[in-house]
Amino acid sequence: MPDAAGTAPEVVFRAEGLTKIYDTGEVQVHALAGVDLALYASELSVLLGPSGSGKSTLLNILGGLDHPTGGRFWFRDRDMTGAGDRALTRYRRDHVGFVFQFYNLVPSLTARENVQLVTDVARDPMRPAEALELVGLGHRMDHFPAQMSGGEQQRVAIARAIAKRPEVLLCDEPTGALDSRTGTQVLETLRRVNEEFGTTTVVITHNAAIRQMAHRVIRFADGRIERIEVNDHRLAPSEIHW
Ligand SMILES: Nc1ncnc2c1ncn2[C@@H]1O[C@H](COP(=O)(O)OP(=O)(O)OP(=O)(O)O)[C@@H](O)[C@H]1O
Repeated sequence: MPDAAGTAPEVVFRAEGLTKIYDTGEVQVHALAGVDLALYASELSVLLGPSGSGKSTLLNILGGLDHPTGGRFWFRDRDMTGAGDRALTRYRRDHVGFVFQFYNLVPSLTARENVQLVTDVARDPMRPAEALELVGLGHRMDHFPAQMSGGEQQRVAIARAIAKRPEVLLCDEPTGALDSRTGTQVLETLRRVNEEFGTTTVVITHNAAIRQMAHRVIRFADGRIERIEVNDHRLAPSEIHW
């Protein structure tokens, strides 16, 4: 869809007929059954759908954590379909930030040191302190994960994900372990990153109310995209009630 200036938005991810079959020996699970999709630069998309419908599988493939069984997908103009493990590792390191439901912080390291694990190996990182200030934790940099609430730990995980200035931020149930108040703070952080840096963001959630903050809402069912909606009017996380 062209924007107000009439320019077509840049496509960041494109998938055509993407399939994923998990073969466990006894049964074959068709996790993705032919997904066609385009995701656009600087948009925040929310992926909704029942448990087992293929959301995480798609996110993992887009993020280079897993290989599709069939179909094709592109990151910008780069065909990622047959990329090997080394190419996927480089792709993840250079372009993708991940946020998961459980924050995966190293318990023996402070917030600053957790972020530093990434900035030490990134090409053009922010300073760890800058990333933590961005998520509102400038005053907690020297605290350990056990000294922080779940929402604060998730914001450290977001700081870690954005400190390398990734083009895309992929979030799998980022508020799944949080109560609504801390969940709202985490979503507010994601919205800020999306708006201030133009980071293309994808958020998987079971919480349908969160769709109201998205530019684009993608509904999954049985390994396929059932429907895509574009929001004309978006709400701030603080205006969303669940
Ligand atoms: N490593 C695996 N081996 C075998 N089957 C798998 C594997 N990973 C996922 N699956 C199966 O693939 C299907 C899709 O799973 P996926 O995790 O993508 O769904 P989801 O929509 O993200 O679910 P949820 O909302 O519960 O996280 C499910 O039936 C799941 O059991």
